[in-house]
Amino acid sequence: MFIEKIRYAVTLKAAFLAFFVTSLATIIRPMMIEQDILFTYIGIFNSLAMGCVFVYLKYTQPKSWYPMLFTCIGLLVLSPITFVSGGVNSQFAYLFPITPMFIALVSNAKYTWMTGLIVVILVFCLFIGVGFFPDFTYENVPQNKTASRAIWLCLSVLLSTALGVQFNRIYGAFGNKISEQAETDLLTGLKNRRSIMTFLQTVIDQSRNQKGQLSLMMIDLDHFKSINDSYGHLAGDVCLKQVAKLIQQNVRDSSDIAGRFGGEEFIVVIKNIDAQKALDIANNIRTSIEQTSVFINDEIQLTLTATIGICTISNEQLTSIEHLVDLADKALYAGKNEGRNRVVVAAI
Ligand SMILES: Nc1nc2c(ncn2[C@@H]2O[C@H](COP(=O)(O)OP(=O)(O)OP(=O)(O)O)[C@@H](O)[C@H]2O)c(=O)[nH]1
Repeated sequence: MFIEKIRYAVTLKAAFLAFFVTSLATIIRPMMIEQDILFTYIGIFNSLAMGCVFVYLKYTQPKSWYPMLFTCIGLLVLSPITFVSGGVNSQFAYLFPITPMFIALVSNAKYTWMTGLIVVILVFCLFIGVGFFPDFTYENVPQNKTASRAIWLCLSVLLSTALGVQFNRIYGAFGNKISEQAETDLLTGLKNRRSIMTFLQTVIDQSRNQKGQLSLMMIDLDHFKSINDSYGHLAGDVCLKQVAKLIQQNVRDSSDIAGRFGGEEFIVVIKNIDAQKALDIANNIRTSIEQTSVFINDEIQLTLTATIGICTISNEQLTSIEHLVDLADKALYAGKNEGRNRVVVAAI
């Protein structure tokens, strides 16, 4: 998720840069060299096309294949000017080997290969085009070098594609690890608060117009401070890890999510569940915590209890994360006031 956001931001910046550079070149080039009016028209067309790509990207939901599609559109848009300025001999042809590298940076290995292939086909078309219509190219280029330039260009594109794919694999694995670490609570291995909040927001957005119910549990260990005070923080950490394991055992891996909300407070979110089933799960969690002893260094045996506030709400009533958390929190504190080690259902 995080990496996708970075990739999208880079794509957007690249699209704006393409728009900016083509516009600037359209204005500045005629000031520096004498050129045919055709170049200016093509430049204006290119700038407008790049501007449209940028605006489209900015105001639509990003998709994984967008970078490849728009880069290929960009290359197609640039191909008339590349053709009239010498085809494979044109300065614009220097952009070709960079293209798969860029796609590798913002997309995946499959799209990098596809882009490499498209660019090779484009080089081939330009080579054939210049051979068939030499009079269309405005610049004087040594025709005898065209074939070797086309071959070198193709080889550079393929090399850049292969390196890009390799880079993508390493970067992808690294990125996944970073994302995973950013979403995980270091001590317990459960999801961290930020990750739970992102998950909840996604669930709320997805279920807005759907029928069904969502359940949220706030689980807080009772008198945990006394464990820290009596046996030390390391013993407290062992207890937190054990409780995390017990909570995880009671939720489904696929659709439910369990996390550490902070300190000795845990959170569980369960999608598409009715109130009674959610209550059963909460009771299971509570009893498993109560019945499982925690051993510290195989010497000290501790028993823990937890109070759970639970809120099961229909998708229509679900307005915001804060509202949901607040309802479960109030139930939790009611449970603490009633004497702890119990499950309390939120009043909606
Ligand atoms: N060992 C350990 N302790 C933590 C961690 N995070 C928070 N705590 C401790 O959790 C304790 C929470 O104490 P309180 O908020 O008073 O809650 P409590 O003692 O459980 O009391 P009640 O919730 O009212 O039953 C504090 O002593 C914190 O230092 C952690 O990561 N590891």
